[in-house]
Amino acid sequence: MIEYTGYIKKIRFYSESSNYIVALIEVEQEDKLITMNGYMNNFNDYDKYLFIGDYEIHPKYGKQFKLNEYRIVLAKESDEIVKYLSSPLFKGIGKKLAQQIVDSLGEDCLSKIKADKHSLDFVIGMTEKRRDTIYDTLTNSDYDQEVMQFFMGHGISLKNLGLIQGFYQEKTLDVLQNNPYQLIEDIDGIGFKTADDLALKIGGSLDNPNRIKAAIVYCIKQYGFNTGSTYCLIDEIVNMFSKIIYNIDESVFYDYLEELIDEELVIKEDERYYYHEMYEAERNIAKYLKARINRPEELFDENEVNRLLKNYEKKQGITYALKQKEALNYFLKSSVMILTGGPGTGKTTIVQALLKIYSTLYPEDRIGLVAPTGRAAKRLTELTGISACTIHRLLKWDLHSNTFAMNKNNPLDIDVLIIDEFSMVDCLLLSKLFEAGRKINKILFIGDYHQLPSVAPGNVLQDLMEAGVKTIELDEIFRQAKDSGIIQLAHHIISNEIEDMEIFNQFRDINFFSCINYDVIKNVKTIVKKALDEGYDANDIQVLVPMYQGIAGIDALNDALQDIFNPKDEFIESYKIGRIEYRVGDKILQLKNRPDDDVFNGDIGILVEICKKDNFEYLQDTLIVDFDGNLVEYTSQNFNTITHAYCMSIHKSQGNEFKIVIMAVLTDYYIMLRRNLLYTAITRAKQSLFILGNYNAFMQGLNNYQDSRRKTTLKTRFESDEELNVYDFME
Ligand SMILES: Nc1ncnc2c1ncn2[C@@H]1O[C@H](COP(=O)(O)OP(=O)(O)OP(=O)(O)O)[C@@H](O)[C@H]1O
Repeated sequence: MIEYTGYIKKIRFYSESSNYIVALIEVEQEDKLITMNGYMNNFNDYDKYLFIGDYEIHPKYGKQFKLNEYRIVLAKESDEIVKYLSSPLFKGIGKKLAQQIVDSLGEDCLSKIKADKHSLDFVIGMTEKRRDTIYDTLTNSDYDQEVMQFFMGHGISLKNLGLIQGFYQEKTLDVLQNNPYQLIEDIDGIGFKTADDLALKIGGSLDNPNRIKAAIVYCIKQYGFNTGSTYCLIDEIVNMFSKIIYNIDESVFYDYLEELIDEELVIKEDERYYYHEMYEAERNIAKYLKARINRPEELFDENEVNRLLKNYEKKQGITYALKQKEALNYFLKSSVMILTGGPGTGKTTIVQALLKIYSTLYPEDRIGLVAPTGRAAKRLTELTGISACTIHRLLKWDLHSNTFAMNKNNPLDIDVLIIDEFSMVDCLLLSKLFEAGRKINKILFIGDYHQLPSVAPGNVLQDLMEAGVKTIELDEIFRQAKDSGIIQLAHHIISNEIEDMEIFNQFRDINFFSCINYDVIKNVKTIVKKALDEGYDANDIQVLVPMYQGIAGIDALNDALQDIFNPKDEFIESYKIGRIEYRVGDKILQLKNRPDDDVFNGDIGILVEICKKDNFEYLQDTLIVDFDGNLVEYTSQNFNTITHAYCMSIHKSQGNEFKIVIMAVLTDYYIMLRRNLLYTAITRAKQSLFILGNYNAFMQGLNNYQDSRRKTTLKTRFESDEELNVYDFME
């Protein structure tokens, strides 16, 4: 092994996602620059490094120094130290102060500071803040080094290092050494396979109890996420388990499952197995709502309400339908209700009136308005004139710790809660909302149960309706809405009235083009070009398909559409992440919730800037995306949370609306085609709908709704006589 000490001079290549670097280094031991390749994390050109490695002959590039291990070494020479301390690594420290430090403390100043930060106290120009910055930067970098050594020493890829250290901080090594399987629980994006690889590399054994137990829990949870069910049966666990753990005796599996049940991490009820959180979530929801449903009705001044209603009717220039009035009355007198109905049945219209009337009657009451996605919350704000937010935001969710600051001990200070797009809300999130909601007196759920259920487990809206939560279903399509073929089509789907293709000829705003999968891209491009010519833009036009792969999948369509919406141009900056080339001006889809930055799964933005690492303002390559005025930065740590949005999955489009929707329905997507999926896609369109593909596939999808029920037990919880601990849930 050869050891060199020196600096990184020039970076020839660097992959943010894998931390692979090819660089020229300047070292004390040689008088020429050396080409080095290997893996480095968080490097910079101010730190002095010890590079350990050997020469190898690269088949294409010739002789290169292959880095095996590296660590930061403290600069020893006075001018090196000044350069280092005044580098951007130490924010707010200039050359002058750096020189003062060396002059006062000598050339071993860095070790002195690390041993005692107060050694800086007597340096001229030092403040408490600067002192702490210097000390923290020096000691954090020590710990970073140690963690990196640990990764490299065990041959673990540095790929997930940022993610892991970001979460555990100074506890990283503790967790890695004691129970790496904890990563699955704590870090979004690390599954059993990654944690297991890591555990085995650091010497974990194949029959380690933590390993087997983590695998069982993982199977139960994963089954829930794959199917949307809140529990699973034993065969389903065994089936998944046998695919990830081999050579384990069946009796061992059952012993550990039993242990997990004893520890109450897994709950067994009759033949059903639940991950404990899911079990508790269902129970919480039922308990919370039961405590409210059984409350006596509230009295209100009916004459005053009628007077206000008449005024409001006048203002809106309409007469409310009987069911709309019923919804208003029920909302005023009861604690919990569901308002449902297909598109154009006047849900928004009556909610607008209901909010106005309620706040006139009870001006003191605080109303919380929420929706599951950022876009849906924004639309709700626009429609009601009252500021709405996402549920995650209301609960002050913290991404890193995956905890909610608003909770049982720190409840929400609101009296009335209104949740829109409720079909998208899953079991766990609703339970968290209720945990923080003991001061809430009145809840209104608004949603269309014909739409897709939540991505995460649960079938909450339908379950609550079936459990007997008072539901008002609006079913009259109003005149304005009747002009829309899209709304009519949606209602024909609800009432099972589509028998043949004829329906598509009746409406001007719906077009069905029969074509095979190979022609989808060509046809989509033709429609998009025409819409652009007519003055629509990328925000107005949305292509929706259910699958990522294939010749008419999301990936292929996004590539083709990027060339139309934002073609390659030597003057437009671009940046490659994996197989995707991003260009300034691209339409971007957010794939994960990031509450700190107020951007949520399903939000759509525009890529406005690509900033290459300059070691000064940008310590890493950074993409900046504009979400309706909210500028959000992305670096290699979260590049995987965005993708192109020209085409997106129907699931991701939930809660969004677009002027023009182009959807493909092909036999290729056979397993995905279900009525609620097609219905959700169709109802995203506000002005024009284009369906491309195969008519039989479309019809098959519409008829596919019987078997799609998720396995849940929320409804059963309402039937149980479990004693209510009312104080848990009410003030
Ligand atoms: N009582 C009524 N009389 C006449 N028109 C009405 C009445 N209620 C609602 N409308 C009109 O019907 C149309 C659809 O109403 P609204 O937007 O409230 O429906 P929605 O159920 O919220 O639809 P979506 O689910 O698509 O948002 C609107 O143009 C609205 O003005």
